[in-house]
Formats: sequence, C-alpha cells, structure tokens
Amino acid sequence: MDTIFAEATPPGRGGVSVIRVSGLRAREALEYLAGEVAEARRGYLRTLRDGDDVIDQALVIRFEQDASFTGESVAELQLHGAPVIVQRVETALLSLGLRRAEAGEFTKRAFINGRMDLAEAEGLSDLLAAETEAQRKLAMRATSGEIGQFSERMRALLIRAGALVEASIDFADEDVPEDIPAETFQLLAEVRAELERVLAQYPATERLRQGYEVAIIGPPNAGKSTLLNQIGKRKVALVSDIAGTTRDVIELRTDLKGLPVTFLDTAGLRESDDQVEAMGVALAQERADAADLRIHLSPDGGKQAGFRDGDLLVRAKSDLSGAGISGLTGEGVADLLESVYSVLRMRSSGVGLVSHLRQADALRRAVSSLEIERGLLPEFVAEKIRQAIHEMSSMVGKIGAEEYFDEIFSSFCIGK
Ligand SMILES: Nc1nc2c(ncn2[C@@H]2O[C@H](COP(=O)(O)OP(=O)(O)OP(=O)(O)O)[C@@H](O)[C@H]2O)c(=O)[nH]1
Ligand SMILES: [K+]
Ligand SMILES: [Mg+2]
Repeated sequence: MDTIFAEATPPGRGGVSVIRVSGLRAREALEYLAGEVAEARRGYLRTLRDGDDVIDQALVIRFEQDASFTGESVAELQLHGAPVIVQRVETALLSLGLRRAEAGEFTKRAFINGRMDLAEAEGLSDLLAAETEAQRKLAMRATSGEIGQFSERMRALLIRAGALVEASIDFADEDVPEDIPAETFQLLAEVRAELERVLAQYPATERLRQGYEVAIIGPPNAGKSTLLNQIGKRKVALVSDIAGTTRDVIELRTDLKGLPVTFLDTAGLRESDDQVEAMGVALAQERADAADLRIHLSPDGGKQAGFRDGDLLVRAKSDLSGAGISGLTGEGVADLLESVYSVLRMRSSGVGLVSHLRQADALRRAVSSLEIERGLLPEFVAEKIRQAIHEMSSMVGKIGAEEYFDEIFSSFCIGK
C-alpha cells in the first residue's frame, strides 16, 4: 500500500496546520525532513529541511503501526498554520514518492487494519457531521463501539443456540431424530426480541441523525416567510404584501435546544394560473408531506390540506387579531418553538443505537432468518442460525463491507 499524506486541519491560516502521513515509509519521510525521531509518541521540536531549504520549525510525532489511528506507521507534523508552509512540505513529500490521500482514506485504512469496525467508521462520519448536542451523543455511542458490542452479544447467543442444534444432529439415532433442546428456542426468542427492539428504534434514530424538518404551510400572505425570518432572527426569505411571493422552498437550519431542526418556508397554498406559482405550490405540498411536522399558519388558525396528528395549528398576525402568534413582533414565537421542541423531543425519546439503513437491513435479515417454525428439521434450523450469525457480522462490516466503501469513506473530508 502507498504511503499517503494529507493536511488534517482545515486549509487556511491558523495557529497550527497538521499534516498526517501514513504507511510503510512514514518514518523515513519524517526523518528526511526532521532528522532522527527516535522515540514514538513523543513530541520533538525540529527544523524541517528539504535538502538545503529550511521550511519551518515544527513539532513532530511518530506512531508505531500497532499504536496509531490507521494501524500503519504514522507521522504527524504540526506546522505553523500557513498555506505556503503546508504546500512546501507537501511538495517535499511528493518528491519522496508519497501520494495525497483521498477523502476518508486514513479511516478506511483504520477499518481495513481492524482498528475500528464499520459501524464505528459510520459513527465517526456522523460525529464529524454532527451539528447539535443530540446528534453528537448519538454519534459518540456508535463510534465508541456500542454497535459492535451489541452484535457480539447477539452472535454469542446464536453460536450457543447453533451448538445445541448441531449436537442434536450429531447424536441423533439414525431412525429416531433427536429433538432440538428447548433451550435453543429460548435463546433464539431472546435474540429475536433484542433485534426487534433495536430495529423498532431505527426510524426515530435515523430521523435524529439526519435532522428533523418542520414545514410552515398556509395560504398566501399568511405571514409564513415573516415567521421564518423571526425564527432565524435574520432576513432569510423575501416578504411582501403580494400574495404568491414565495415559490421555492427556503430552508433555515437551527439548533433547537440540542435538536437539529430545519424549518421550511413554502409557497402559499392556492390554485393558481401562474405556472411557476403552481410549481411552487406542488413543491410546497411535497416537502410538507415529507416533513416530520407541519406548522399550519393562517388568519383563522385552521387546518391546511395534508394535516396529520401532531401538527401544530397557529393563528397568524396576533398583533392584528389579538390571538395566535406574530411573525412581525415576535409575540408567541417562543411558545411556538417550545411546542415544536416538545413534539420532536417526544419522538427522539425513542432513539436507540442503529441509525443507518445498512445496519437496519442486516438486523431485518437476521430477524427474518430467525422466523423458525417448530418441527423444522435440525439441519434447517442450524442453517437459519448460521444466516443470523452472518448478518450480525455484516452489521459491523466483518463481511460484505466492500460494497459500502465508497458511500461511507467518501463522506469524510480529505485528511480523515
Ligand atoms: N401585522 C402583521 N403583518 C404581518 C405579519 N406577518 C406577516 N405580515 C405581513 O403580511 C404580508 C405577507 O407576509 P409574508 O411573510 O410575505 O407572507 P407569506 O405567507 O410568506 O406569503 P406568500 O409567500 O406570498 O405565500 C407582508 O406584508 C407582511 O409584512 C404579522 O404577524 N403581523
Ligand atoms: K407574500
Ligand atoms: Mg412567503
């Protein structure tokens, strides 16, 4: 495998810029630039040189292959945070025959070298993308190996159940088949209940990971865009007294007390001869339908088409009508946000461990292979248990991981 390098810190000026190098030639490359680095995991302040050219003063550290992020020999150079310095070091590394890392390549190597399982890699990607406290906590659980522990626990129970079945096959009299011991079915029922419990939490967990969407819908001129601007405390959407001002869906990302919530401002709902407005209305309905929650905003506080249980009904322009909320003055908006928060908080209370479709699919396949009717021949029962064990392994990428590599590792930035 090539020795790779990348800037691990965001490009640009800063206190320090870190370049990470990983692979068989990491130590050699580091020592070419910095002189001998005898001890691993110790910081050395060194003058970096490429031949006669003095590049920078840097703090350098190297890691042995069995004690590094990637599971390979690694070097880290903490440079002064200037793009010209980073470029100069990169030029030197290229001339030594090293190559630039691709997005997520360090993490991919960590996975391939067994430093983390696939669920931990997915968790790490989520952690880097997390925008709120609740997302950070969810990602931390995944990246700290909880999914791997769960799958290991299920595997152990299944292996025990499988051994009991195999024993009944081995010792069966040729004419009188031995019964599968009752303990096998107890074990399988226990595993199935656990898998189903985790699977039932998947939809809520996936929603939290991706973030919630709350659509503001209502007739033209209800004050939807004014409300969006009030929530964002800035001018996000155009406001005018002309009905049909908003056409595209305008998104406002917020951190609602730790929950990731994107508010959607939409076109006022009405029949229109204007082709573009009609497109806007269709889009509004589509996005509102797919959202987690809808705020129905109108002068009389009534329901709009597509109402669903849990949706919020809000009377607009309270400064004129005396009741409801006012996007103009902000009256009642804090209470409205509190209501949105409590609905979503309630839904996020069902959050569990599994937030990726890939993991949920493995769970589903495991559950369906454990649908074993009584009286099935031991050979077939044993085969079904083997399938479930296989799915527990695939859940953490011990098998069948390659097909997900692109999707998972390319979502990282370069340098991770
Ligand atoms: N008095 C008062 N006027 C408001 C309030 N909210 C909005 N308006 C006014 O109502 C008009 C329409 O506001 P918008 O926010 O553009 O309404 P909208 O629902 O986004 O309208 P469309 O995008 O056309 O569907 C503007 O003149 C706003 O200034 C409010 O709470 N009180
Ligand atoms: K308007
Ligand atoms: Mg609008």
